[in-house]
Amino acid sequence: MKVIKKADKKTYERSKDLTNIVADIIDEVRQHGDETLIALTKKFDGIDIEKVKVEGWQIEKAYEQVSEETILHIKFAAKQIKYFAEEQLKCIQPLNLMSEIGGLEIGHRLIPVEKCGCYIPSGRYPLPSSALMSVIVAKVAGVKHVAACSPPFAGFGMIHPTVLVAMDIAGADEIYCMGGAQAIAAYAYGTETVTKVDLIVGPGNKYVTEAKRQVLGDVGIDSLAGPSEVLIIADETANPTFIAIDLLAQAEHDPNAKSILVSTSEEIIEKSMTELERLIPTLPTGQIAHQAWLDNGDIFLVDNIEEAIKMSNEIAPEHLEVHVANEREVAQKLLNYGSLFVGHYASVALGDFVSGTNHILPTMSTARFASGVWVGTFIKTSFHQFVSQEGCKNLAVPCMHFAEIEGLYAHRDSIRLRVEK
Ligand SMILES: NC(=O)c1ccc[n+]([C@@H]2O[C@H](COP(=O)([O-])OP(=O)(O)OC[C@H]3O[C@@H](n4cnc5c(N)ncnc54)[C@H](O)[C@@H]3O)[C@@H](O)[C@H]2O)c1
Ligand SMILES: [Zn+2]
Repeated sequence: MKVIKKADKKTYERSKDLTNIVADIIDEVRQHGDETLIALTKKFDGIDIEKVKVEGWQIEKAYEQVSEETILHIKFAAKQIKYFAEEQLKCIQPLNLMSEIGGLEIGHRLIPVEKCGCYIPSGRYPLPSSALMSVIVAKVAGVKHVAACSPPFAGFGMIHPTVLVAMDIAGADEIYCMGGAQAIAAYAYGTETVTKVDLIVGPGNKYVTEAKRQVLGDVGIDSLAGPSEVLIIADETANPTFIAIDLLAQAEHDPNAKSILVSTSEEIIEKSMTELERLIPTLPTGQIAHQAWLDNGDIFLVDNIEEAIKMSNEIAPEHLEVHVANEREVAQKLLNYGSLFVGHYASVALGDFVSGTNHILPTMSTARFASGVWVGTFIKTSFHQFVSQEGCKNLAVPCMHFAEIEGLYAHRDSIRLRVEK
């Protein structure tokens, strides 16, 4: 393997300052509730809002500000995401077994969390797709109370109308105009108007992510999202233009976004870089994409496709694209990724918006053990046992033995008193 380009800086680091700033914000929200939410919206977003909760008339007004074409395409994406979530829901089943031991019935139920809060980041552009990805899936999972929030967007004094419409189409039960660490604190502990939730889902900037880390335990979270990443595996059959634009598509998300190219072909690498240079000036986001590529981009020339697979499995990228001849065979051997895009035409953008798979995905190598947001994120697998007198008797001897080994005598006697005549 030969390193052609390697980023030297880390894309995500937690500082003590960040920890302290966020801890203070959380304390403020716990003490002063809505008052803090309104004050911090003024401080960080520069916008005066009267109320945190978004009302029906504000949603109606948002529909008037969004084109019919946009609404049509939001509905298209919503339908795909819902379809995929419904089919995934069918894959997870409750279980109830008559055990081989007489009088013992064991199993699990699938129980959705009761209340969840979705965070939709503000971003440089509105992110209606992010509203669909969390809210729709929560609803399909059976969550009764699904809240959505996002900070106000400059120029509107309110959540961006496109995002508000997407939240409504997705089926949000309550919508709040709030963002940053204070929004996470409000979801975790509740305020006068914000309902306390059981689970918080959705990506955000470093303040949002650090707040999710600090409230974890008092409330559930999906994951701690770092900057977005793509890894592209390419052999000599790959199209350099497709590679270049996909590297830039990832890089344009964020100055910290990371694009990685792993190829078996020196020629493809060279041609892709020529294409990348050519394409940058054609993009309105060219400058940020270029900077992110310069700062965080990596290129590795590998000896063979097996080495590329091994590398990819070690890196465990959020998005993984496969631009090779025997794409299915290679795909089969890839084990660590958030979402996999197989074939020369499978651009990550399709999964970002419309294919139906989720775009809230594990980053920073956490795809080794974590999954993206799906119906299962919102559903608990809760165990049960039904035990008759006979069942208790049949389990008594080994159970009491364990209790004695572990020195738990009330445990032993909770069985003994039931089975002794
Ligand atoms: N992984 C994904 O699926 C995905 C998708 C879209 C966006 N994102 C991420 O979402 C993020 C969007 O970032 P954003 O900042 O535009 O929106 P954001 O909604 O995450 O954060 C905005 C809020 O941050 C708070 N904030 C800003 N400056 C602050 C400061 N100095 N101190 C305390 N709080 C402060 C404010 O409350 C502000 O409203 C990016 O990091 C992007 O990578 C991820
Ligand atoms: Zn993207």
